[in-house]
Amino acid sequence: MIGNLPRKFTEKMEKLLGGEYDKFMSSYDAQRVYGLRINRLKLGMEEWMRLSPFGSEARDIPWAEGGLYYKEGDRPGKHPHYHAGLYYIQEPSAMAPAELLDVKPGHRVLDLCAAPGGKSTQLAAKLQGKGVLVANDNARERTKALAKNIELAGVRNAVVLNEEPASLAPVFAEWFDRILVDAPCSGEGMFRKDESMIADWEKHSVERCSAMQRDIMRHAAAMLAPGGLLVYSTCTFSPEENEQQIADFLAEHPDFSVLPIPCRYGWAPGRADLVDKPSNLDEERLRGIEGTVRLWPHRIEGEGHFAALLRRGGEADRAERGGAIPIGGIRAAASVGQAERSALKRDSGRGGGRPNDRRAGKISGGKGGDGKPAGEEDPIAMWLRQAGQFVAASEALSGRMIAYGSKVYIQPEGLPSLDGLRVVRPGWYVGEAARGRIVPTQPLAMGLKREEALRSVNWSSDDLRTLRYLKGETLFAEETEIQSPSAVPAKGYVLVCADGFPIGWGKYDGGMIKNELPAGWRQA
Ligand SMILES: C[S@@+](CC[C@H](N)C(=O)[O-])C[C@H]1O[C@@H](n2cnc3c(N)ncnc32)[C@H](O)[C@@H]1O
Repeated sequence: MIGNLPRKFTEKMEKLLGGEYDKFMSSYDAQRVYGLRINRLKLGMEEWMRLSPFGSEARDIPWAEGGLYYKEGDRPGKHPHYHAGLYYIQEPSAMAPAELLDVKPGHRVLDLCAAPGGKSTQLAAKLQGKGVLVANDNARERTKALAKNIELAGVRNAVVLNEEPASLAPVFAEWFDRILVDAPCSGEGMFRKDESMIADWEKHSVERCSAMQRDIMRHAAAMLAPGGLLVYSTCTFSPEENEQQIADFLAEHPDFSVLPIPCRYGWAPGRADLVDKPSNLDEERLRGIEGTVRLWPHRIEGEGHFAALLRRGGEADRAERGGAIPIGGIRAAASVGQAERSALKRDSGRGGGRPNDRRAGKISGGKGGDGKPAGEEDPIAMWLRQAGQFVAASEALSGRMIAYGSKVYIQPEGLPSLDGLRVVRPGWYVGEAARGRIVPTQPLAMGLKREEALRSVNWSSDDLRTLRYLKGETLFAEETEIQSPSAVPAKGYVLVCADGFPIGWGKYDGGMIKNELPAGWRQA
């Protein structure tokens, strides 16, 4: 591996590291480490340890809540618990930035460069379903994986956008309490994990990345509320993309300051000595850059990273003032705008229908459905009448409902209008109207708790039926296995669970469960 490293890179690192250079280089021949993070939206560490076949041997990642090192042969991506969204497989150092952001339930959080969503799912777990997560990435293809990972994790309060930061800034001016800028970078810290990054390194020159980062940070700053926090992170070693980026940002934004990050866990302080000092940055603010952190692969069990925690001056943030965020606040209903409609249209691949939105009322039980063909009836009205056929706990699903075409979403309250933005998911995608009936979606299944479904069936994760369900097969089940309140007939939509956690829908009729798992969610 060492032989593949570009000479220009090794020379630069030798200059940067001095006496530590040899140790750094030998880290390239060391075994890389593997990490996963327990999804705290779904379960706690103890429960996972009890359920998981590799739980007992996993070791804590000291800087990440729910973060664990696992062994190479464990293959957690193949286990049904992965398909139940119980954890996210994530490089250990990559868990640090979201931890530093101090996200609390009720915050408005922006993950500006979010795909494929590792940090978004981490931030969502910290919100615990309260407040708003806006997850954005400017690469359209990558937002597909982002949306899926958010849905797999069972996040109910996220919006997924596909925008340039410049387009978001006027819509969300000073709106967020917390912003993560996990910036596109030259990726020097990932050479060991992924050798293909070496080839990219020449293409994504440090200069080009620095210019992108500066632009992204400028717009991020405009979206942060006074008193809010911003974490800037990269997975590269180059000072131009790290300390220098922060120095230039501070020089341009006098209302921001660095909050020092304690150097625990083997983390190293940022290097103010590497900065080419901007003329309008005073010495004290320059020295503050030592409060940023570098994660070096020869000092910790993880790949290379950099992180800076910045605070915008002004009042204390909303959560500290007593959680005065209008999560459940009344917002006048407004129709979905033209640009939002066309983005959703592109995303869904189908047109037609009438955009609409409204606050959800209580979902009624009973049979519902009047047999009218789709398109003749408002999908939200259909949802309200029919959701009781598969969801038991209607109050858990209250919120602002939006329909686009045949799709029904529940959006977190209090968002500004998304008119004019490319919207991938305007909220939690819960249902789709088809031939006069509402079909419950996979994201609805993943966001529910077992007891919130009207009917459920639960198999152990090592039951062959769980594996066959994940492959898309039709299955047999005794009526006694279908759990529901006593008056509810077994026939109908059933939430299929593994070890008590949803993995998708099935339709029960006469001893058979028809598999409703969408093709893209099946195990290969
Ligand atoms: C380091 S990756 C993000 C990884 C992600 N935070 C995670 O934890 O899964 C950087 C991302 O920035 C996105 N990106 C690049 N330029 C951008 C821009 N101008 N605005 C928003 N996102 C951008 C890239 O598409 C890429 O997905």
